[in-house]
Amino acid sequence: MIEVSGLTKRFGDFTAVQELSFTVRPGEVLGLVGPNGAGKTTTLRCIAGIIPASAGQLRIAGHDLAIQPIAAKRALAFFPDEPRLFDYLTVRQHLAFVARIYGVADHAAIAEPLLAELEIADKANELPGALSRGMKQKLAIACGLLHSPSVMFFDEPLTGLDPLGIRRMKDSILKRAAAGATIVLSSHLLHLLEEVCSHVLILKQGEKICDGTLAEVAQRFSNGEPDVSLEEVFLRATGGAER
Ligand SMILES: Nc1ncnc2c1ncn2[C@@H]1O[C@H](COP(=O)(O)OP(=O)(O)OP(=O)(O)O)[C@@H](O)[C@H]1O
Repeated sequence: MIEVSGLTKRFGDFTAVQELSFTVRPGEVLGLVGPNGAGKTTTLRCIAGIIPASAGQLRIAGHDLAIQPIAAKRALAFFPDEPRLFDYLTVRQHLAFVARIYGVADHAAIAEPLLAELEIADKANELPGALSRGMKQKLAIACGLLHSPSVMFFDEPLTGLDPLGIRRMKDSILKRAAAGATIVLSSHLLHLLEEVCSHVLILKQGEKICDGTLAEVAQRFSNGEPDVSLEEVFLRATGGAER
């Protein structure tokens, strides 16, 4: 469960996110969409506890991020769009290192199936320098899933993956949501979001324009037309303008 109430993030005089509130329940996948600079990454970084919020209350799996940051962070995983890896640790050593940080016992029993699921098992003894961009992303995902988080944040998870990789990533997200995970992901790939997300939140200039199930949001911007795509909804909701 993710409960965000009145999230505001300022950088100096600039307000990147303004009074944002939303809830995501177990089994739901929320797509965070908005034009460039709308505040998607800032929102994800705040609710993952990577940067402090300027105001607002954030609860992750029942833990207040400001009061119980360790318990909240134990429950979550954040997957950035540009994974940062250790140049001199192999794929397998990355997983061993992350397992020790999170206190995951018998990590090999979890790591090996993850490497197989993400199709990088044959790279287990390689350094990041020998991996493609998509493989690096998969390694970062394996590291994030190792402690079995119940709450997951993905920032542009489909960028850099090949078509099969995108299909597998979508299946993997849906599988984890079906198993009860609570998931938020940001992406500009709206047609792909439509296949993965149960809910959507549209942000513009740091403020929420609307949120709800895909059907609710589509209904709101449908102008009475049937089967309006998320792309069309997005363009209508944001005025097609970039910030
Ligand atoms: N560390 C920072 N210092 C100052 N301003 C920042 C900082 N991080 C983000 N911003 C500003 O906050 C606003 C929101 O940025 P953010 O990266 O959250 O947008 P986004 O919706 O993820 O955009 P994109 O779709 O381009 O990735 C932008 O105007 C950005 O310049």
